[in-house]
Amino acid sequence: MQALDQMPHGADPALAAEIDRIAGVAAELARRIARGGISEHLGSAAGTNSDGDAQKALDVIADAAFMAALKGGEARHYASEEQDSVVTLNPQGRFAIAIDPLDGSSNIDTNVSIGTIFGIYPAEATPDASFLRRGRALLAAGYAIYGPQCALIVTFGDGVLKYVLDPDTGRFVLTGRIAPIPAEATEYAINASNYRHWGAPIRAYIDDRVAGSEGPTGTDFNMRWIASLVAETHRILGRGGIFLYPGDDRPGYRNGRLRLVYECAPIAFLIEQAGGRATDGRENVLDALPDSLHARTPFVFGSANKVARLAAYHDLPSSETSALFGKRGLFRS
Ligand SMILES: O=P(O)(O)OC[C@H]1O[C@](O)(COP(=O)(O)O)[C@@H](O)[C@@H]1O
Ligand SMILES: [Mg+2]
Ligand SMILES: [Mg+2]
Repeated sequence: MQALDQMPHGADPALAAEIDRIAGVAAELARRIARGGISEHLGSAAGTNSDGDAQKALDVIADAAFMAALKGGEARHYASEEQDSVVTLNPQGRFAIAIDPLDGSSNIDTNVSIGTIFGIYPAEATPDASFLRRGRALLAAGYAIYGPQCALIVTFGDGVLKYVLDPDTGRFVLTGRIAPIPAEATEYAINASNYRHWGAPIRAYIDDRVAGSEGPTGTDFNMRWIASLVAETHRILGRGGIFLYPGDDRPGYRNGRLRLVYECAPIAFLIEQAGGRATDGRENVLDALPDSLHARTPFVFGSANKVARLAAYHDLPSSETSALFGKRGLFRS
């Protein structure tokens, strides 16, 4: 049975069929997640992936389910967060699929939104040629969000489509196109517990938002941190604002936490298609060349004007970015 009630108009039918396979798995995962704890414990520990991340049962289940479903189609290469290296599925297939099978794993057992992120490239002869390339080469990208509602958000490079899962039929219903990301927004998302590890431009940017109407922006802001990239993306697509996961000075976090190939490039493609901007703080993420499958990148995305403003903080002289800190120093005894 087709998982999408309507195939996207004008899209390459073979590409749309791959999205339909992904949608079929997403619908089944949504069903299993809704029943979590009844007959299986999806949040229990299940080992460690190649990057040293602790895996949950659902990470492993989701990875196996996507790999099995994509095997029967046009996927030649499969690059997953949960696999050390690229897996060849159909040697004759036309596509290379990068996937974060389960994003936001730390939220599985807290009943907070989690998701799946995917990007589809034309398959090249080798795995490296297929995936170690700029995100600009993506043919399609999207995510499924498993939340109070399960939705599938997808782009084929001509705007962004939204499907909603009808739990009664197990099919995704096309509900329309996503409107351009609003420019006016006062929400920012960052894991503020890492403040002391950030560089001066990020600290200064956040200091100015925390200062709110008493600071240089003259505006009060609100902070969000869901710790699920898909959920933050979903909110920003609807309401605007900015998300930041910068590099920091913790061991292993020089380029932040998020992975370029199967997390940031697909989200960046969606965000640009919705009129927003996605950078590493300064440069567009879709122009970044990954040097390895699991490479990380600092990641900033959201309303185009907000992301541009953050970039400007990197060009301020250090006397400016440390100004507020200096002032605070006066109050220290
Ligand atoms: O726990 P932190 O450092 O705030 O990181 C949260 C980030 O890590 C992630 O959970 C990483 O994704 P995975 O769960 O796929 O490893 C993102 O969804 C989220 O934005
Ligand atoms: Mg992830
Ligand atoms: Mg993951």
